[in-house]
Amino acid sequence: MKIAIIGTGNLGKSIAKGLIANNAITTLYLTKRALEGISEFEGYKNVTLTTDNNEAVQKSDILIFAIQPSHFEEILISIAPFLTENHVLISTVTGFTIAKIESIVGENQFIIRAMPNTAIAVGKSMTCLCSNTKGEKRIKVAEAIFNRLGHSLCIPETQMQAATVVCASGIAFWMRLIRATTQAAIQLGFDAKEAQELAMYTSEGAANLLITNGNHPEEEIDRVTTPKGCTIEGLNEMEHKGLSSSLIQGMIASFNKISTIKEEQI
Ligand SMILES: NC(=O)C1=CN([C@@H]2O[C@H](COP(=O)(O)OP(=O)(O)OC[C@H]3O[C@@H](n4cnc5c(N)ncnc54)[C@H](O)[C@@H]3O)[C@@H](O)[C@H]2O)C=CC1
Ligand SMILES: O=C(O)[C@@H]1CCC=N1
Repeated sequence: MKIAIIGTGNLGKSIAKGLIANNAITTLYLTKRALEGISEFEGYKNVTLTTDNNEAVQKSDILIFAIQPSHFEEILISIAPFLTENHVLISTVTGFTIAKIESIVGENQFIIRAMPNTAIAVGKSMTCLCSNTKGEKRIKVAEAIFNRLGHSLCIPETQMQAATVVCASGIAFWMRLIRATTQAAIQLGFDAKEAQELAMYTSEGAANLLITNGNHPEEEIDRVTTPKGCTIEGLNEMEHKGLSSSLIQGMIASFNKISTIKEEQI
């Protein structure tokens, strides 16, 4: 696959690392206004770094846009003359609707919105996908890319804002939970490195139990909570202090914030 990442910042770099590590490219163009920030990709076979978005578009079939919402319109306008009807446009841009993209480049383009997360760098992204009518014919291509780099789910565009919170912002939320667990482990006597090791692998095990067994989390909790034991004591104390409630309220706040981001159309 000939892929270009237009805007190689935090997310774009993560996607590039995942694509390179998984041998998912024939050629890869990485664009950025100042190339110093992506010098780590210099020297990779078939990877080209450039400030020229038009060159990247002309040399690629699949265009992954990973720029800030406020830059997207001007970039689409500037690359539009170089688009052919065979290009597949994949936008990761938060809150920028398919209708808005079509209003700039036209309806006769394969347009897909993808909401991955930074775990794409290690092949573990949860990525949600949707497309315009023409893009339905290429959604399998997007699924193939993102399934190599984790797990994907096709959803209606109306759920993209929620998917942004759960999957993309979700990485930050889970990191904070892992950090809090690490802090507790240090207070309970582990050194910092061991504490993080315990927290990381325990959270990985918890997620894998659900992924592998398909159970509801409460079924797994029931297996751990010995009656009158230490787990239920701790769990109930966390809930008295608002663990579930604060997570839910934080995610709703995050969702509401997206509506205020420039270019948000949904
Ligand atoms: N960071 C994340 O975890 C996620 C971000 N997103 C979305 O992806 C987009 C990018 O997010 P980040 O990577 O965090 O932002 P970022 O600010 O780190 O990256 C954007 C990059 O675009 C480059 N850029 C700006 N104008 C350009 C131009 N004319 N030509 C080429 N490159 C240009 C900037 O130099 C920068 O490196 C945003 O719309 C964000 O909402 C979506 C999912 C996850
Ligand atoms: O925080 C943000 O606005 C972007 C979108 C999801 C992840 N990062």
